[in-house]
Amino acid sequence: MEADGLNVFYGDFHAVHDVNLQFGKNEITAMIGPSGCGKSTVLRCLNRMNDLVAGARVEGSVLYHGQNIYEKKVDPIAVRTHIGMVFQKPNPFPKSIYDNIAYGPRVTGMKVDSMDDLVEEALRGAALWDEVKDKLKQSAYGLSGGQQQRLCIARTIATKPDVILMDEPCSALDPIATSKIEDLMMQLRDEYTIIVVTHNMQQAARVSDRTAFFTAKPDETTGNRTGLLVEFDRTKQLFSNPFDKRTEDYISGRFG
Ligand SMILES: Nc1ncnc2c1ncn2[C@@H]1O[C@H](COP(=O)(O)OP(=O)(O)OP(=O)(O)O)[C@@H](O)[C@H]1O
Repeated sequence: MEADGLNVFYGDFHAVHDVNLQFGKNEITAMIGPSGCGKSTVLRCLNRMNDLVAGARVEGSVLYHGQNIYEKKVDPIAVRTHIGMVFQKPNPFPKSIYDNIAYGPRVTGMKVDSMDDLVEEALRGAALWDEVKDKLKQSAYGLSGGQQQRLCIARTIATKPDVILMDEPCSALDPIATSKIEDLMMQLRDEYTIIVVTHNMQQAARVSDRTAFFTAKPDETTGNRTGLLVEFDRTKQLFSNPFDKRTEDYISGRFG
């Protein structure tokens, strides 16, 4: 999957300038950078989630298996079943644990031999099965925040995507729940391509294979800050020997 010449506007505001990124299959790519540099905006372009944001306009292309997902003939809902998203705040549906998982396969008309098996497989895949197998009919709201986030990951993988986008998936969680999600991400990498926005540089360094560092450049006349990609490299390389001074300043805490 890759982003080519991605520019994003909110009305007249140029939020992201000319981003080019290639995402490795079965790798975790982290997107880091100071607040407002456009990380979430870029992430939302990768499964056409920005289509749902009033006033947002995307230029450039996102190639998924060689196909530009922004071509007219492409159905954005189909895109989102292949490229799923997990949000910052766990957002289970007001339904049972079971129905949270079954919902996606049902509404997308997925052919399923046994829904029970699919629910179990998704919950096992999200390392949640043992904790919930005896209360599948209970409300998802009864779970802890960390469990709810793993439920949201299970809900995402139930529709069998091959890319999972994660927008600061641990920022609402305590360190123990965070560590569980990080372990889970590393397990999921065997089967999925993961792209994660994080504010937590240690998290990017711990879990990701590659890191993209973004910053925001103020326009000299308007003062508007447009996000741009500064550096994209193997995570070890970017954190140990960054190419760009702006990356070095950010990762060493001198900026942002
Ligand atoms: N729906 C929107 N309407 C208008 N402007 C927006 C919208 N969403 C984001 N922006 C603006 O686009 C720019 C990039 O925002 P974005 O949320 O992508 O950055 P970010 O790097 O993810 O920030 P943070 O780390 O604080 O979440 C910011 O200036 C933001 O105010």
